[in-house]
Amino acid sequence: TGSTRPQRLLRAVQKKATQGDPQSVIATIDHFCRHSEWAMNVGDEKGSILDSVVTELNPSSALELGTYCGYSTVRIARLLPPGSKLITLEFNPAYAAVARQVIAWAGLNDKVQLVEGPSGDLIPQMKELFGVQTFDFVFLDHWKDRYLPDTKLLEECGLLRKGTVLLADNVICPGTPEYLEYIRNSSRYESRYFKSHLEYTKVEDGLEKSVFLG
Ligand SMILES: O=C(NC/C=C/[C@H]1O[C@@H](n2cnc3cncnc32)[C@H](O)[C@@H]1O)c1cc([N+](=O)[O-])cc(O)c1O
Ligand SMILES: [Mg+2]
Repeated sequence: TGSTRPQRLLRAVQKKATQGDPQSVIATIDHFCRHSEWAMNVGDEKGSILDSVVTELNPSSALELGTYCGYSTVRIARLLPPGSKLITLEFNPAYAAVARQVIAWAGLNDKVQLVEGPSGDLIPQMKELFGVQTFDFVFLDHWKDRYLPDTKLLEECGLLRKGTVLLADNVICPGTPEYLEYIRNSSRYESRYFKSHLEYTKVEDGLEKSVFLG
């Protein structure tokens, strides 16, 4: 039984990236995905848009749905001010194991809490388990048919506040039609589309930034 792609991605990080240097972990993963094996990380082009949204917001509490190998986890956590916390949810144990090591290699363990399990079960437990009041920022990058149900769940659980920003990856490719339809037509959100490209390709994709109005 050979290695998996996430394991090969992790090996590249441990071989080429500087420990404690998030930027070198990001650069190593982007190089690996461009020149060795494509992987479904948000990537460098959309990643720059993610960076600008996080930097502008300067969130104290952030949530990521779908950790995968931890690439966007590292991108977000490296920008968080001291004392802030990024909770990232991942239900695949093999992916979670790789992500933990990528996050550790970047030296970001104190800013990240990776929780293994399905978002649908974990979101209702956020307050009691992790003492979360509300999230300032949510990055959606998990199964595309989970974006809408999980957004509604975040609303119902009182985890969004006036001004919370939701940033959704892949709203064009693979696409999240039900989520887009809901969020763009809801009077409770102000949305904007950031045109970009699918990671490491020339295919169109983009991020939808939505502010919860309360
Ligand atoms: O399919 C894509 N992403 C799905 C990502 C899924 C990741 O989130 C986890 N997950 C899923 N529901 C979950 C619920 N709870 C917790 N983790 C969960 C999965 O275990 C996986 O680690 C994708 C596909 C392409 N593409 O070009 O094909 C490009 C992209 O940028 C993508 O993000
Ligand atoms: Mg994605």
